[in-house]
Amino acid sequence: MHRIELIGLEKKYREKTAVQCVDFCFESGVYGLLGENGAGKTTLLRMISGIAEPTKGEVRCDGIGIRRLGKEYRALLGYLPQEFGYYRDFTAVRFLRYMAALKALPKKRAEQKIEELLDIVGLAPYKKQKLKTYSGGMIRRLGIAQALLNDPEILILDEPTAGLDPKERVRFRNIISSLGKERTVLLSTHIVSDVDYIADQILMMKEGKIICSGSQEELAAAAGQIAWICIVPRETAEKLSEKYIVSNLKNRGSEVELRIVSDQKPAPDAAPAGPALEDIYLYLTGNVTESLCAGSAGSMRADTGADTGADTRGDMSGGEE
Ligand SMILES: Nc1ncnc2c1ncn2[C@@H]1O[C@H](COP(=O)(O)OP(=O)(O)OP(=O)(O)O)[C@@H](O)[C@H]1O
Repeated sequence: MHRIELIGLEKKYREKTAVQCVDFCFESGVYGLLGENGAGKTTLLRMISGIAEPTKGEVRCDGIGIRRLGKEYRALLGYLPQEFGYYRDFTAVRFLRYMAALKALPKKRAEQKIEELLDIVGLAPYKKQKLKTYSGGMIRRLGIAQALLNDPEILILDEPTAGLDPKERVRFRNIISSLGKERTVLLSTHIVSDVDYIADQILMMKEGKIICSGSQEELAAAAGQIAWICIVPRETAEKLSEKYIVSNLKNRGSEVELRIVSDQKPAPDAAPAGPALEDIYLYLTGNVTESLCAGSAGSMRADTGADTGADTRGDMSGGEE
């Protein structure tokens, strides 16, 4: 197990400070880095991977600066960037052989590893198909496989589930969970349910800073009573939505069930609910995205009289990318 320390990490791009004053220590397990688009997740992961140079501060592995460690550190790392390049006419096997050669893996070991990884990510039956025939989910799984070629002890995945359908997402989560048993996995996303299921530790990022971190239980305990459920008439629901953060909304006949994020009881009949990770995120960032607001208002206005199951939970952006 390795200890990765971020010490006073900062990254500026001209006037823009993408990451500021980040101090953190990663050990083993799955760490989920959660933040909206532009929060600084990719920049942080690129600095941890040694691809981007910090403007200030340092990344250390087991007490030594990663610049000093150089190759030794890179040998520990597996990295899946947000978008990774591949040749569309390559088959999966050919692509992985090519990546293994770039990573200077001995040929025999590479062949064994490629077979093993194709199995792990469920691509063995399609290994001879050209990549241009692969779905987005298959390509992401191939991305994980290439990141694992050198048996990395530290695996860094930038938005690995972007663009995946729900079934692929579940499959991906399971792969990542099992990988986290033996190594350090850092995974960034803006989709709460991704980290909800698999991360042992959660880091929430906003405007370049880590605004909180801990296990889900620790975050819930620190947040206190911030989630409420109430069933109210439509007009009341509209008023409450203007005043409070609504993390979920369901039409129930002529009434509306709201899940409200607030540290104060929002309505006389509101019942306390245990805070979900998404509630905590919304509470700390004050961040109901436009699409979430629009979705809520739209669902309320659509007076179908039925439970539409208008579920705004799970994706902070209301979309996947
Ligand atoms: N090369 C660059 N030059 C200038 N600004 C940049 C550069 N890279 C990132 N930024 C800015 O830094 C901020 C953080 O970007 P970053 O990509 O790290 O965020 P993110 O949380 O990963 O977002 P996303 O999920 O959209 O990738 C953003 O405002 C972005 O526009």
